[in-house]
Amino acid sequence: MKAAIIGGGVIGGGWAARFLLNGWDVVIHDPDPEAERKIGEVLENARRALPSLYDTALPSEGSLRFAKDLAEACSDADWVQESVPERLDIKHPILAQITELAPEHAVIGSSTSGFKPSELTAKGARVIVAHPFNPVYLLPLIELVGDADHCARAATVLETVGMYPLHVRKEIDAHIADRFLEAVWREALWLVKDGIATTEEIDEAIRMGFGLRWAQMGLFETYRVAGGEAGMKHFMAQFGPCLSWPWTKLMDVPEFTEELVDLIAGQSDAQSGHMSIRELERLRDDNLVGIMRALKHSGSGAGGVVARHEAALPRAEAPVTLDRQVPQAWTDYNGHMNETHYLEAGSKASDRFMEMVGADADYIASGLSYFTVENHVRYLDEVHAGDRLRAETRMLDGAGKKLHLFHTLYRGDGTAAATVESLLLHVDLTTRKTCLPGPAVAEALAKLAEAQADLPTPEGAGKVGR
Ligand SMILES: NC(=O)C1=CN([C@@H]2O[C@H](COP(=O)(O)OP(=O)(O)OC[C@H]3O[C@@H](n4cnc5c(N)ncnc54)[C@H](O)[C@@H]3O)[C@@H](O)[C@H]2O)C=CC1
Ligand SMILES: C[N+](C)(C)CC(=O)CC(=O)[O-]
Repeated sequence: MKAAIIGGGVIGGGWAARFLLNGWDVVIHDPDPEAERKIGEVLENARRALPSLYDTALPSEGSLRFAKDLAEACSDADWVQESVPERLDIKHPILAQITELAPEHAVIGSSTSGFKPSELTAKGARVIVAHPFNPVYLLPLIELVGDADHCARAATVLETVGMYPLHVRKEIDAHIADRFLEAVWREALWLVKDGIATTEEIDEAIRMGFGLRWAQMGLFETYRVAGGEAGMKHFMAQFGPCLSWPWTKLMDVPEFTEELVDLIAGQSDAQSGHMSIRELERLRDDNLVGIMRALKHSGSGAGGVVARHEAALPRAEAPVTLDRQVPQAWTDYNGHMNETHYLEAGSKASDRFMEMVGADADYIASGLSYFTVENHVRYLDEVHAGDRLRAETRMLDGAGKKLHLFHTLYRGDGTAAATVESLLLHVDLTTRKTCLPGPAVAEALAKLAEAQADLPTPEGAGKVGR
């Protein structure tokens, strides 16, 4: 699949990374002579962040090219994404050309934050709004607005690259989410202008409180809970009247005088000027990955999108029981993967091995499982953030209640980085006592034992010390 990215700035760069890291070939057209450098830096951050959301490998990265003109960029494209500056006089001629040049089947999306599809198509272009959120390579939301069939085709594609298409049924300036962002932004500008709060105090007011809530339950579910046992009706009865009190100044926009711009920019420099934009992006990305990984456990919000996308990715197949990238969060003060995560990788490999022999989620739900009773890790070589990590598993014994596994962890370059030897016992989850495995699992283990009978014991098995 091929994506053409027209305009490779903040948002075009993010789109390019999203497609590329999901295995698409990407061609970028941007007249800025600095575009290649800027995209390279965005990609570097994206490669460090996006795979860290997943416990399985993403598809191999696609190819990246820069095209000198729109014709070269659009030819053979399956998706063309326009991300040029937010001005109709720039967008209109570009969208007209894209419509001429792109294949009939291609989705043509515009990243516009505020223009309605009827404004974009006014001169005959075939385009829908596909409005992303920064960083596009991590945040799943895409607001789709416009022709229903075109949006439906776009939605199908977006899901394959781990995104969450939200169909905005009725066109409106600034779609759905930017209406909120604008409201909050206006109110914040007033608070600074009126000397009530600094940019830093406003940011603390968001991130120490309601910002945390919104990532997992949104607005209405959060307020339902805030209504106590009586729920939403009580919440509305209690807080409805304040909507007509002078709590907000939303109807009014402060003028961007030089004085106000200097005040806000000066406070922002004092707050965050000690870090470069790329450093701030990396900090933001690491935090987002941590939050989204936490949400993945409960399947809430953006974490549910990651979990569903991960479930659709190809699984490791025997003898490979783990294939993933090492996330930043697994590294420590020594600049390499911390010891605990070698065991985590071994544990995930055991889980996959169990699935492969039929001790899967349904089997566990039926009341039978394995418990690990002993592990032995040998650390053989360093592993770094971003390294591909693969485990191959040998069963040393699968008779009776015992399951004795030997995992070898390999880096992407084929170097053995560790071995994790694990002894598991089969248990009845009701009595919490050991018991024999069910017949299907016992048979799968017996077949594997027979197939492996002539293999030599792996080097390092049963060994203490290196
Ligand atoms: N920055 C943000 O937070 C978000 C922006 N958007 C939307 O994305 C679009 C792009 O915004 P940004 O990436 O922020 O702007 P940007 O200024 O970072 O990037 C725009 C890029 O378009 C290029 N460009 C200008 N004329 C061009 C042409 N004729 N052909 C190809 N490329 C051309 C520029 O060289 C620049 O690299 C806008 O419509 C904006 O509303 C959407 C979501 C968030
Ligand atoms: C400021 N903005 C209107 C360009 C923001 C967006 O469109 C979405 C985002 O990423 O916040």
